[in-house]
Amino acid sequence: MKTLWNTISRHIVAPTQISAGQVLGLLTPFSRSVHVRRHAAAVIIARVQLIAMLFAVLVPLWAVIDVLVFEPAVAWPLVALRLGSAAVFVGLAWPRELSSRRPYAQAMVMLVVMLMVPPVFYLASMQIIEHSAFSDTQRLVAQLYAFMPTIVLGGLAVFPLTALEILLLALPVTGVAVLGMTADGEALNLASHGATLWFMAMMMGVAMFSGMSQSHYMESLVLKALTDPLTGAYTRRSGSEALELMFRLAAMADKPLTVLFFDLDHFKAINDGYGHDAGDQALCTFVERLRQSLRRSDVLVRWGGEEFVAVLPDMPARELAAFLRRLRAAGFGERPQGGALTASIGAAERQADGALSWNALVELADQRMYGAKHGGRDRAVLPGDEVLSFTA
Ligand SMILES: Nc1nc2c(ncn2[C@@H]2O[C@H](COP(=O)(O)OP(=O)(O)OP(=O)(O)O)[C@@H](O)[C@H]2O)c(=O)[nH]1
Repeated sequence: MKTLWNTISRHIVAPTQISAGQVLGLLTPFSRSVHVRRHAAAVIIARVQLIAMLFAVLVPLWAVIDVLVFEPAVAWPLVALRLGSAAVFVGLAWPRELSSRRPYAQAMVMLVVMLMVPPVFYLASMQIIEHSAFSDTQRLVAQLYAFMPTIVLGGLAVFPLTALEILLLALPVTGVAVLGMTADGEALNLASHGATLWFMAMMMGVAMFSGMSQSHYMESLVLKALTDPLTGAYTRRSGSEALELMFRLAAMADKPLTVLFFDLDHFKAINDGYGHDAGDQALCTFVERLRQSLRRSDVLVRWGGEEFVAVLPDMPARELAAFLRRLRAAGFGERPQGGALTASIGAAERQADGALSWNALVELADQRMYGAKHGGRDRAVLPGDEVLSFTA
């Protein structure tokens, strides 16, 4: 079974290998890291703007067909509808900065607005065309309008979205299509609507597959660019960006934000006594162990050689001592000569320390880490300079 999955994932799903856990992560957006969300937001906005720019030109151009095919009483309201739609597309295509606070929400709002224009156009155009006497050409144009919701579902395939997002975005579009199908009082029925609904479901499936594989590809590239190749922790540069954003969000919502500064104790002795590879291995084990105790929303950064910073949103200062005791009890790995690998830890919390910037928070945690180091190592110094010694 495992071999079969590996074959499918390597040869069919993605050449970068994908685990079952990663597939689950692609079903909903909740496990995406701050960086991946930001990058996904930038990609979504760029694509919305490109498509909107294209439609801002094409939609009014099609007015020529309306004027040629329909009588003025139908054609002019359609032209007005086109101009309204084009105005929305121009608004979407207008150059804008990526929001520094909520880039993903900004991307989603723009996407929803763009996606809803064609279905709304379709519903409104139905009302306008409804009472018109139909020639063959008029019927053809009206049928083309009826395809709009389906085209929108297919269009979702160009965005790096998760399965749940595609489903949620597809719901209102499908709802509008059903409204259109039943507008003349006719109930939904298999014979006349089944094929269209089936086609829409197929389009949604294609969009899900494409969105998930794009998301996976994007995530692996983003993580590769932002993480330290040895330990997989964020690099100092990408970690600082995440910290800046997390600090801003915590300050806006007036929520706690804790920074832990770790410096491994007597690390040089491992390198000197057992070689650089043993040192590397100890660093990897340290990160692995730490990750097991951190939550998905926490961010782990390799600040320097054997210095790490963990950023913990929603961790109030009063819970820190118990958390750090659990962390130390779970262990940071073993030294090659035996005995526990230990760290000196400095902790700072936004609210308890009254920190006004993320730099100030890190600086404070760094100073406290030095306090822990000089106090005898294998200990933590917490806000209020409370010392937590782990030595028995
Ligand atoms: N193996 C390995 N060693 C590294 C890496 N980055 C930094 N180091 C080493 O980490 C050591 C840090 O040692 P020091 O800062 O002098 O301190 P220490 O021995 O940990 O002692 P204290 O911090 O005072 O407890 C240096 O020997 C660096 O060469 C790395 O990526 N791999």
